Amino acid sequence: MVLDLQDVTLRRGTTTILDALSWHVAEGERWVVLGPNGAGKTTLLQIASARMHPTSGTAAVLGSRLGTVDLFELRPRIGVASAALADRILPSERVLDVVLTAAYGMTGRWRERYEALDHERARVLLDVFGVGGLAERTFGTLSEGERKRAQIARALMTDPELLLLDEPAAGLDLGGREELLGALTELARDPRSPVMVLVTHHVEEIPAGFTHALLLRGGRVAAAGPLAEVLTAEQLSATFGLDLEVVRHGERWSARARS
Ligand SMILES: Nc1ncnc2c1ncn2[C@@H]1O[C@H](COP(=O)(O)OP(=O)(O)OP(=O)(O)O)[C@@H](O)[C@H]1O
Repeated sequence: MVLDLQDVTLRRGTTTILDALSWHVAEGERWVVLGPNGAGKTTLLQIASARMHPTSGTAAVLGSRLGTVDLFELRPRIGVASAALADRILPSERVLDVVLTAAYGMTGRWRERYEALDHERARVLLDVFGVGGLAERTFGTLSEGERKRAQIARALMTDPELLLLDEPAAGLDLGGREELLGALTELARDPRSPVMVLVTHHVEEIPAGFTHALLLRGGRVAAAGPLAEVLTAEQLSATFGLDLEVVRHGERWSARARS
């Protein structure tokens, strides 16, 4: 089991952010996590990335129960791309270094020494995401879409077993979104890829090749399972609190309010 969460509750002060949540993610699966603002999606990813511990319940990540494992050994096995992480990257950082420094779990180049192989891998990953030509530019000069791609390349640098993407398509224009989804589809369909968990607000942003969905509402699981079983009008309507029409187009999805 890649993620094994059992009755996970997370409280901050008097707020219950996650409420007795159980969720199991197995090898080979690609999950999307959907839910309205404040549902607890980002917090759930913090637990999945071993950045936060549950207040109660148990969370095991890549076979290790949080609280009993050396986090510095566990974290390189998990690739993360999120707005919070992007905020920590200096605009003056060279794009190649943005990817390279992931090998040390750092943002910002200091005095670490990298092998030629690391450089090679960082360049290949930037190429795979279509931003190989920008390796020598500084992060601050990239467009939003280019930054997202560089971040995913960074998240893959350590060859992780688990890849967590928090709203990778947020802020992208239509072309940028579709290109990114194309790259994520290739990744999702490749059996050598890590287990993937992608958080989004929009069913339109689910890449083809994804297999499972978790719907969150108010810190609780509203539904979880194979995509086609979970992404029903009834379940999405209940999760988002409005009457939705959901349409499947092959392996892509769309949703809108019923008129
Ligand atoms: N440290 C904290 N103390 C109190 N409340 C918090 C704390 N961190 C998060 N919250 C609250 O927990 C809830 C869940 O937050 P989280 O960021 O996980 O939601 P989300 O589903 O990712 O939301 P969004 O879609 O808006 O990004 C929110 O209501 C948030 O205000």
